[in-house]
Amino acid sequence: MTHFHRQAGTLFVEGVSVSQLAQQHGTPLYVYSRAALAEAWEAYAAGTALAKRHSDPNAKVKVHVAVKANSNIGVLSVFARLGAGFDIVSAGELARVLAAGGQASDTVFSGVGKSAAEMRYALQAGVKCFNVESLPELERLNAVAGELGVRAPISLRVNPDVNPKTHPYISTGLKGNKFGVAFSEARKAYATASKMPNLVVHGIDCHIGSQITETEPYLDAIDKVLELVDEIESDGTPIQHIDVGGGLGIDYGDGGSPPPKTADFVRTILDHIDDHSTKRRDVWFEPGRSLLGNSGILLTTVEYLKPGEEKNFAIVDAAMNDLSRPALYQAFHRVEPVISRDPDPEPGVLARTYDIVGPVCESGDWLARDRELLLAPGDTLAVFSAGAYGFTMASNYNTRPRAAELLVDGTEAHVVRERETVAQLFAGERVLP
Ligand SMILES: Cc1ncc(COP(=O)(O)O)c(C=O)c1O
Ligand SMILES: N[C@@H](CCCC[NH3+])C(=O)O
Repeated sequence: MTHFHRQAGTLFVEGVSVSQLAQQHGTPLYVYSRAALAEAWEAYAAGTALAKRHSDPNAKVKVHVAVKANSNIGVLSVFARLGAGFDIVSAGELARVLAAGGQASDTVFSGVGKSAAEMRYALQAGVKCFNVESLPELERLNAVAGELGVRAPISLRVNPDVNPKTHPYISTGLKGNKFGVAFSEARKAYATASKMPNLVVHGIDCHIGSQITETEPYLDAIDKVLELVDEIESDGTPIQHIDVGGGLGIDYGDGGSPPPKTADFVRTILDHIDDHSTKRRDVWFEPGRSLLGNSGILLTTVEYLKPGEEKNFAIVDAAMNDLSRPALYQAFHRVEPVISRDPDPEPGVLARTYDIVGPVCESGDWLARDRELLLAPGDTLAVFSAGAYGFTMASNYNTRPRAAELLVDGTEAHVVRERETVAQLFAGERVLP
């Protein structure tokens, strides 16, 4: 995380002092680094350049940024300018991609519950492919495309039933998960899809989960998918691309086994696919966390220190409504003061083991637990690895306005989203006449 570094004990994002950002813009505040986004993006290109297929002009690789991880249009515009495609799961996310300068023709529409209205919007915009997750969805898409007089490009998201060895809430490719078409039914589903007049079969898709730190579950899933592709093609339906989904994990600094480097991961996946047969198909990725997670931090200020008999609490101004991952998944996020303190406590400074908690009225409202910190009220803390599934999962619980978002580019900090006001939170509501 070299774009987040310390100079004389003060945290910087690229060339900008984080402490100054907190003073100027207030907290809670999300801060992203453009250079970190670009570096994470380049790692996918580097992996592609290392793969055997690199010299083959017929074998393309396309990376679609999973918008659910971070849908800020300033952030998406960075990826759009880098030539990214996008992976969306709602009409709202498509609207964001378009507002950010992304192309519908480079956008893949995933998700288990697409409404007819969303399909219509995406077809009219001209999305590249629908990742269809069930037979009823195939039928609905065929009908909606028919009404519009177009043919919808599709792949089926198949569920390969492999264990990604991640948190149960974020594993998606097991039989018991709601996602994808069951593997045993996939061949038949392709036969059905290929006969539907308003659909064009393009490829195949699978996404086995998120925060995956080993390559092996991917290779297992890919082996199953490739066997299926052979069967589907022998039934007369050509498969032009294989979408291997997203899911590559990041190092949250919790001492757990770190994920493979992105470039090594990409190369391994591509070579594994290409070792299977001489036929070259396009390969698509849908990463979110590995592009965004370590490209952003959440800044928060200590409101009160509350030493207790069993626990010491540092009550901060960010809460589970700003960053819900700890409350939802017991997720670990590294927390550090923005300005490091001298190890000798000054008067009023307490060196203790703290739980960092927010103001929301829930015992589950915590950001970090049992952290040895030297803190005083008014200190600003940085919560690391908050660039993915941070702001996008924020809510207004307890009528808390959502934080502002900044994007640092060298020595400049751009406000890419203003802090919400309380008035905005009840705009559109009515009192009884
Ligand atoms: C269909 C799909 N694609 C891509 C992603 C992005 O996953 P990640 O952020 O783990 O890379 C997700 C989220 O798990 C997803 O559901
Ligand atoms: N929201 C999860 C990831 C879910 C991935 C979406 N399919 C997280 O914060 O880790």
